[in-house]
Amino acid sequence: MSMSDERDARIGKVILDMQNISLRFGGVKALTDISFNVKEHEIRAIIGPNGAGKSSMLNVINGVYVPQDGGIEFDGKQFGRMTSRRAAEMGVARTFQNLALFKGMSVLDNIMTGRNLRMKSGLLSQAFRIFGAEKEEIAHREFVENIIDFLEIQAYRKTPVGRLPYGLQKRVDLGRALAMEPRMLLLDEPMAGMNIEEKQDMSRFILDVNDEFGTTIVLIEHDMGVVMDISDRVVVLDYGKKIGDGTPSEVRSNEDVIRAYLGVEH
Ligand SMILES: Nc1ncnc2c1ncn2[C@@H]1O[C@H](COP(=O)(O)OP(=O)(O)OP(=O)(O)O)[C@@H](O)[C@H]1O
Repeated sequence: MSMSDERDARIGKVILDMQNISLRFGGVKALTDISFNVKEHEIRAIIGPNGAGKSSMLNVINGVYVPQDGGIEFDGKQFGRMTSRRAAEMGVARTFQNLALFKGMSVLDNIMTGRNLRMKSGLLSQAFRIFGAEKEEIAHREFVENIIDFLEIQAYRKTPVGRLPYGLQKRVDLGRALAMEPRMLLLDEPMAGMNIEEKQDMSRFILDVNDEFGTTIVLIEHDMGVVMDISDRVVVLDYGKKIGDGTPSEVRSNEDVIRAYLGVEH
């Protein structure tokens, strides 16, 4: 079996179904009647020129924006509206284009913040805290140390994040999201502002997360090139409308997509 056959065999049922989503800000139509799905274990990219609606779509998926029309089905459950709390409970985590890290805190402590939701959840874990707070803390630390090893940032464990080069800060942000043990990871322009080597490293980590943890990944990006190599399927937005949807090679030969990208400076 080739690498891509192996990947195809792992991809499962539809886990996220976005149905006829429309979102307006006053008179601005950010998204118009957009439908697409994401399958389990898939790497799904949403691409498009500036202002196409990519960030808006990501914010609809994780419940930050509520669309005026449309529905969302996650893991077989239908939601008229998603809330950020519900998205988090369903196992959706995200990274941010403008990093949401505590610059003065160490790499280790920043990634620990990703464990907070887990530590606070449930009565059982509260009981656990009364009887074995230390044990729980140790278990979380171990989990975080494993992420640090996985992302190859051991050398910077104690370094304040603000002192690291941008590419490494993006990796720490990925680590923080991974600490939530997400079922679905939303990556907001994970390669923006990176040099070629940093982009290659980030691509490899995204593929490794997907392979080793089976995490479903939805990423947005406006640079078409970098995502084509790592994505299973790609949705293309332009002016809030869906103009293409398919494998990277299908999307690359789509006339509307070529026109949208040729017509706009990047
Ligand atoms: N909170 C908001 N209030 C008003 N208009 C908004 C808001 N968020 C987005 N928009 C508008 O919606 C449209 C889509 O924007 P969005 O940020 O989703 O695009 P994008 O594809 O992510 O762009 P970029 O690649 O530049 O980040 C744009 O016209 C934008 O100005």
